[in-house]
Amino acid sequence: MERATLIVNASAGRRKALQTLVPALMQVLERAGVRSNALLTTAAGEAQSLAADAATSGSDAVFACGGDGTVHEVLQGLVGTTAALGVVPLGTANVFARNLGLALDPVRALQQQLNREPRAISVGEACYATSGSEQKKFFIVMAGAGPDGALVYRLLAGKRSRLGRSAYYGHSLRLFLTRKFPAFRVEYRSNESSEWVERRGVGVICSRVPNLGGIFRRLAMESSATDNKLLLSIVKPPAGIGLPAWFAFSYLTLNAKNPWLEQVRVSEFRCTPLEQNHRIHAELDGEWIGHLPMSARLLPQAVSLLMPPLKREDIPHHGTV
Ligand SMILES: Nc1ncnc2c1ncn2[C@@H]1O[C@H](COP(=O)(O)OP(=O)(O)OP(=O)(O)O)[C@@H](O)[C@H]1O
Repeated sequence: MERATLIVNASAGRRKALQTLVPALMQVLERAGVRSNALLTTAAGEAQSLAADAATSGSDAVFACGGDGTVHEVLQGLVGTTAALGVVPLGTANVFARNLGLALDPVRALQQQLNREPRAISVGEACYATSGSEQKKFFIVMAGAGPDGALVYRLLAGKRSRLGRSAYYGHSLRLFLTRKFPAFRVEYRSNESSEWVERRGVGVICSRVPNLGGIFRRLAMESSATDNKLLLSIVKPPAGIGLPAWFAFSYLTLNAKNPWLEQVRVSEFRCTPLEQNHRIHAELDGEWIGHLPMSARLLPQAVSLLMPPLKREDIPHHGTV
């Protein structure tokens, strides 16, 4: 690595002393002989263009300094470029950083990645519409619809950063007790030439990481960023049984035995409401994107990620990220 850019989301997580942290991060890079620059975002969404510009102007690595939302934005700017994605955890949940085995101390996490190698990984590509216009976005942690979409929508209005991860749990419980989750249509196929299979679900997640963190950590443990398929978890109706059963069975690591859950590895899937007035929330990497319909597919070898050197015994399909 010769040149690196740090893209810093000052609004991520709890308040941090960025005036001392950013120079400390740059010092780590410079001591390792890496020319660096740091850019602070001034608005939501800006990290995407900053990352794309950094990649085209010669950065070998672009570090998303923030939480999963910042990683998500930086990813949008890096897909299709040769610059490697790195992560400095400054967010609330930091799910992606945890799955990469990074320390939650930002300086330590950056030091760890200096010894890593860029390796191409596949990411999800989701299509949906906002205000009538088609949108396409990549995801690297997860895509979801139903309860988790409603959760991130609820968190948008709250003070998630100040309350930390406990906000996620409180809102999850409140949502479950107070909201109805109508069933929607879920269609998937395992490869481009196979038939579409149609199901009903009250919730869907497609996770690219095995550990979704905290109380969600066992919901999709079979996932992996190196998987060449998307692992789709479909929670069957009714929500009053399917959702608690999902938590209970996954807590006992018995997902495969849960009759209200279907887990299937697919190449693409699409979710559509059964009735026009059903507003079913959807999210990508913990960022609210609007309502169904949404479709998603796997984009092979889409981005370079700084990963630990491969060991002999590493099996691409089953390792953590
Ligand atoms: N300068 C900024 N001002 C306001 N919002 C910003 C700015 N830069 C980025 N954002 C937005 O901040 C939001 C939260 O960022 P991020 O997800 O990285 O932190 P977090 O929510 O604390 O962490 P996590 O997602 O890991 O729980 C993102 O939606 C991003 O678009």
